[in-house]
Amino acid sequence: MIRDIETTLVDVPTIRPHKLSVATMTTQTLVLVRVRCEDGIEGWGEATTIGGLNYGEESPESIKANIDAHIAPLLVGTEGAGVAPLMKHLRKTIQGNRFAKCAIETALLDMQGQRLGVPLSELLGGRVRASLPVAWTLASGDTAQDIAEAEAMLEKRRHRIFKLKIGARGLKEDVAHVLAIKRALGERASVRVDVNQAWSELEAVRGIAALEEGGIDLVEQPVRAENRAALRRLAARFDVAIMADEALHGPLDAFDIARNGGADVFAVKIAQSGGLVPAQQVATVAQLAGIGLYGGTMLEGGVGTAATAHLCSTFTDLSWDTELFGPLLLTEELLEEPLVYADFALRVPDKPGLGVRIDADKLRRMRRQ
Ligand SMILES: O=C(O)C[C@H]1C=CC(=O)O1
Ligand SMILES: [Mn+2]
Repeated sequence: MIRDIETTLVDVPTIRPHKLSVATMTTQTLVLVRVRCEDGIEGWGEATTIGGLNYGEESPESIKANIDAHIAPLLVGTEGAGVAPLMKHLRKTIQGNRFAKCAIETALLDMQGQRLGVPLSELLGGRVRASLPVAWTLASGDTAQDIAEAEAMLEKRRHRIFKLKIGARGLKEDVAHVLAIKRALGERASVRVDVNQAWSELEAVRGIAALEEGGIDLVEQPVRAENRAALRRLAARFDVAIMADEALHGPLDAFDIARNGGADVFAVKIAQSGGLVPAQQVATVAQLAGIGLYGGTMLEGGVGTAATAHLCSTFTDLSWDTELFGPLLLTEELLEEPLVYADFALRVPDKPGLGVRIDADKLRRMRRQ
């Protein structure tokens, strides 16, 4: 039986301003969720978004408020601790709130893994890989600084896949910025862009043509999420991989986009999908449709990143790798032991459940008052 569910907001400064077309981030707010059961086991989940309400329709404050007022009372005191029946009840009773549901499902799976003595990946069918290559996002807004940052990452053997955030500036300026970085890095790195929905279809046609010509490997969500027809036309028109991100809010979107040949690659995000299990369904749809997979992030800290790592470790084909660098963008570590990044990859934790633990003292010191 679930004894209590506690939510905590933590504001963590980023190592540098992180500039996207929808927001410039100088802090990231983590919503940490602790679920405790009567058998003494506790599980952790996490939800993050980007720039308050700039990225999606849930904010850290709304996630906390909705868990506290509506989700926790629904689950606390419920007999039986099976993850599936609890999530079925939650999904049936509460509309929307995918990020909040994801945090809860993560915590329930963390507890179940601990109870059974297996890593969370094994509850999702089992891992086929023990580490995941990780992209880094260059988003300082300055070309020379981005190149220096990329060189440092290559030197440290931390990343050799770089995603550039574009769309805030004019098309020509953005293309020049991206191609300058690609020229500097050459074949030593894969360079990709994320437009975060900023372009019209016509801008996308011009922009993608120039990026493809310049050796860019992938273009993420160039047009509005709602404009699936435009995304489909772009995927059909260009050889360069077109990835759906904001257009994917779970398995039904995945099914619709897959059916219409609407993208070459899916960014699989546990929060956007409404949890780990629906995110796995997104991945299954992609694999059935011959769509490539990429492990996406909402710039989570250690808990959400570990959760996504467990999920991605189960994908038979993960041809576009992952961007699970969230904890590396933050100035503070809330885990007792940080996740391990080495040789351009993140090691998937192998202890029971999530395999990570929150430092309770640190959380107490850092929580928003
Ligand atoms: O993909 C997004 O749109 C969100 C996120 C992922 C990496 C990053 O820098 O921002
Ligand atoms: Mn994206």
